[in-house]
Amino acid sequence: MRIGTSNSTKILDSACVNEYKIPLIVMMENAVLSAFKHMDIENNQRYVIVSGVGNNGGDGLGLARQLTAHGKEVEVFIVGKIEKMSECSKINYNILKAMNIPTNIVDEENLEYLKCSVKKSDIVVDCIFGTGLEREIKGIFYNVIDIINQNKNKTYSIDVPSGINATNGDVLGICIDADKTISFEFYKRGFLKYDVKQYIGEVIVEHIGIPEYILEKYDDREYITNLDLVKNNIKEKNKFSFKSDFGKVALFAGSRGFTGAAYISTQSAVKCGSGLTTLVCEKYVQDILSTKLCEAMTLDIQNKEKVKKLISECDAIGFGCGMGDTEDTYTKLKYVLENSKCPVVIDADGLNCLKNKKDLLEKHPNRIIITPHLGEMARLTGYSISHIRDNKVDVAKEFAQKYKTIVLLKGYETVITDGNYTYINPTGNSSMANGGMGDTLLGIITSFAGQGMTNLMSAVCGAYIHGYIGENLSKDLYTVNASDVIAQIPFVMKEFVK
Ligand SMILES: NC(=O)C1=CN([C@@H]2O[C@H](COP(=O)(O)OP(=O)(O)OC[C@H]3O[C@@H](n4cnc5c(N)ncnc54)[C@H](OP(=O)(O)O)[C@@H]3O)[C@@H](O)[C@H]2O)[C@@H](O)CC1
Ligand SMILES: Nc1ncnc2c1ncn2[C@@H]1O[C@H](COP(=O)(O)OP(=O)(O)O)[C@@H](O)[C@H]1O
Ligand SMILES: [K+]
Repeated sequence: MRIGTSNSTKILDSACVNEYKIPLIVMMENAVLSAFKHMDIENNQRYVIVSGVGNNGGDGLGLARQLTAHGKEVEVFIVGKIEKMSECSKINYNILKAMNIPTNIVDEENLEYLKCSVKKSDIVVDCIFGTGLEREIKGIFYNVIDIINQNKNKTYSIDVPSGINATNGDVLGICIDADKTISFEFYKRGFLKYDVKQYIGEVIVEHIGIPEYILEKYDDREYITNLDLVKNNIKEKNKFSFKSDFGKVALFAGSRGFTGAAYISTQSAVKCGSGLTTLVCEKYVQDILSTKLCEAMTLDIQNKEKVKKLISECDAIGFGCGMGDTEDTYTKLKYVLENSKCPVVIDADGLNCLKNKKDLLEKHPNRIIITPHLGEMARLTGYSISHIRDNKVDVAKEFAQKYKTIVLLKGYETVITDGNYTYINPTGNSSMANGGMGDTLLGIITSFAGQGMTNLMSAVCGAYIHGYIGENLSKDLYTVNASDVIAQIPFVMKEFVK
């Protein structure tokens, strides 16, 4: 699903109207009809349409006509100066007048009447502001939104809940509290902002008749990952496959007291179907885990000759889980990067040891995937956690462009980007927020990279499957642990490969 901004809408509209000669009223009617599908007319009878005087308002006036045509009781309230009404909205407004559909121009005197109508309605349709809102909401607009929020039964917002800046997610003074948002063509970038989730309700993105090749041409290259994309990347195991077809991977992980991280990241790679998996670790860790790991091999990291040979032959390497934020970890990472050519996935202490030595990343462009959570990203970039949380996409893209790495910024709606294309992961939930989850993800991504997925798709698909499993398990488990996720990996991959 594409992500877009107010600007995307403007560019697309003008391209359609000027380049492809599609009159805006045609696009508006397409918007009306696509929104109409989600008005739940089978269960509701009384609709109050509250329209602004821009094109978002025009959508509402067209909806009023369609709902009337389907036998619904419709009352329209218009807020804003009629003389400012946009051309397309005026067309729909004149039709309503000609059809004697009751339309009220909201002013201080009839706010009480609006309140009564809202109270009696089954559904309020919010068409006050869409992508055109860019400044603080005041005065009668504020009062109208407040009355709706306080008295509604249900509110469905068209395109954007009125009050949200569609591009950056800022709430401009007040915002409609929507049960459902029917948005056109794009999932609006502003919806990604954490604080906005409380307003947008269930989001449905509908097309409004713009051909794919036009959307492609004006694309912001930002998407919500969908299942089909992931399924297309999971390789069918055909009967002529050899171990080598599924990659040779190494995991550098673990230290005294952190043997779990080594086990989890290694076992995740095994369960994802890597052909050959080797854990490279301290002897202390090796002695413990060689009894616990079965399919994976283990190698003492001090065995320089064998380590050098292994990493020179690897299809992918995972590095950092539980290794300790030490100079020694940095030295090992530097050695691995300088003595291998394959993709390297760096997590946890592999990232922490880089905080003042990011130039190492620049020496190995287009082969590294980093998987920081907000705290690790803050240490890497120097930004505060709150700044990163509110600007996840921009911070991740900036870092990816600067260091030519893939950035997977973990958390709610994980961001994955190579600096050019950006994917937001929709799966996963807070049941996964516990130690070891990141180690699992590292093992999955390393395995996928070793199996031949591109680095970007390894991260996108890894995040999706990791969250998909976590989400499904959380239906029965209060907390989802790494070992729960690892056990499910082969089942979900089988489901995806069908
Ligand atoms: N391709 C598509 O997706 C299509 C999109 N379509 C629809 O068009 C919508 C975008 O329409 P839009 O550009 O007319 O802007 P919209 O959101 O209606 O608001 C602008 C109006 O609000 C006013 N206003 C703004 N801020 C204000 C404030 N704080 N306080 C008070 N007033 C304020 C502003 O007045 P002004 O700023 O000029 O003073 C202007 O009058 C989009 O969301 C979608 O629903 C479809 O119909 C067709 C295809
Ligand atoms: N609220 C949440 N919603 C969705 N996914 C989450 C949420 N919190 C954490 N996660 C996921 O759980 C995993 C936690 O990983 P991480 O923070 O690295 O934990 P650890 O470092 O302890 O292993 C990440 O993949 C992250 O995306
Ligand atoms: K709206």
